[in-house]
Amino acid sequence: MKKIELSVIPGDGIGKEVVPEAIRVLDTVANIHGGLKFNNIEYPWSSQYYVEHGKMMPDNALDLLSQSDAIFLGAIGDPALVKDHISLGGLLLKIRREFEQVINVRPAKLLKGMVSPLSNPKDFDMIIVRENSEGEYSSSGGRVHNGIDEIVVQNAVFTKKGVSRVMEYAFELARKRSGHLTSATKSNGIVHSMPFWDEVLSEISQKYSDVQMQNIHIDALSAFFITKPQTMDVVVASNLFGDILSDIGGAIMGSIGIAPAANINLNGKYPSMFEPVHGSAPDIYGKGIANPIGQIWTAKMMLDHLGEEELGALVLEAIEDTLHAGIKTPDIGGKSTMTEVTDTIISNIEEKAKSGVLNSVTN
Ligand SMILES: NC(=O)C1=CN([C@@H]2O[C@H](COP(=O)(O)OP(=O)(O)OC[C@H]3O[C@@H](n4cnc5c(N)ncnc54)[C@H](O)[C@@H]3O)[C@@H](O)[C@H]2O)C=CC1
Ligand SMILES: CC(=O)C(=O)O
Ligand SMILES: [K+]
Ligand SMILES: [Mn+2]
Repeated sequence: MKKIELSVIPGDGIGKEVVPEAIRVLDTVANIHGGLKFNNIEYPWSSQYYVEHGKMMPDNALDLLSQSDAIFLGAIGDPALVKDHISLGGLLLKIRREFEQVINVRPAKLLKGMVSPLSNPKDFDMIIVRENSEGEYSSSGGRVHNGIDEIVVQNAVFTKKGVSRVMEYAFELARKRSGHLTSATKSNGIVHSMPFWDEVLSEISQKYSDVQMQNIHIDALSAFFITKPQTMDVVVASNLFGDILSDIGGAIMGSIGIAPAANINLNGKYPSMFEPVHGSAPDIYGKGIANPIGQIWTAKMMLDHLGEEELGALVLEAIEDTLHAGIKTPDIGGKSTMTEVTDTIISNIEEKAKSGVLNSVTN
């Protein structure tokens, strides 16, 4: 029996709704497999936890999490209770940094059965590779003086190690896919870090002469995500640019509620963390209409990461069949509830398994 020790942090808002839905899907595929089991430990760390304890997580949180094979997270943020920079900084960003989850992989592709807000979306299929440990998400800086004299400095930190690492990862991925890499720059306006970004890109590209590479300013690239997303394959970007591009990626798929993500630890010292692109969506929390697909597709990425690609493929097929049948939450034009969508995904998985799709894994 392959046992996966899974740390589960539902977090805030709809994280608390969609995480249990994705866990139902994980348990379904584990049952079908027969030789796989998830041992889940759930942690209540959240903005509510902060209100009660004065911190987002207990002092031994990272020790506890480090025991697990993977971390499955919903979303963090409840601005009515805790300021966002405190809540995200004390949990999400802390785990990403301390566990050296230096790459954030965020696919965006047109799923069967989805309607894109683009009138002619073509068949796009891209992966955003976001630098996840430094860049614009930095605690370096400060505030001095008060009132009209107040001065604020927010530094962006780019290291040779960090930038080279994310580019190597992206080039390798591009080589495995179509052999095409797009980089997001802004060296015409950000005069230190982005020319450096361009230089490292050019240096690393020497090793990958088989990969076709283009380097586009983030403003134009954002527009191209709308006008010609089918021309993108692997897109490498700094922390903030990758963050924004991945919400655009979600939007052109039809909703950020379906966009998945994986925070990858490359050196094997700590677990990786799987959480969808979207946040805690306070505007729809408690209504039972959150789209569970972002969290479930994220579970598929986790299955792939754990070496269960066949189960991962099964989950994505079941998602697409569900969409194709019109079982959709309101954010993508449907009338179904979150639970109905998950139930349909699960019955699609079970049906496919019955019809023998999974012979090779159930043996
Ligand atoms: N990784 C994380 O944990 C993230 C946390 N946040 C936090 O989440 C809170 C809300 O942030 P927002 O900027 O509003 O971003 P958001 O992603 O939570 O929501 C943006 C819009 O998308 C909709 N939406 C998001 N996920 C959905 C889903 N699964 N199904 C249907 N609709 C969905 C929401 O209803 C809202 O209209 C804030 O506290 C923010 O800091 C935001 C982004 C990422
Ligand atoms: C914080 C946030 O929006 C993200 O990491 O995607
Ligand atoms: K999230
Ligand atoms: Mn984001």
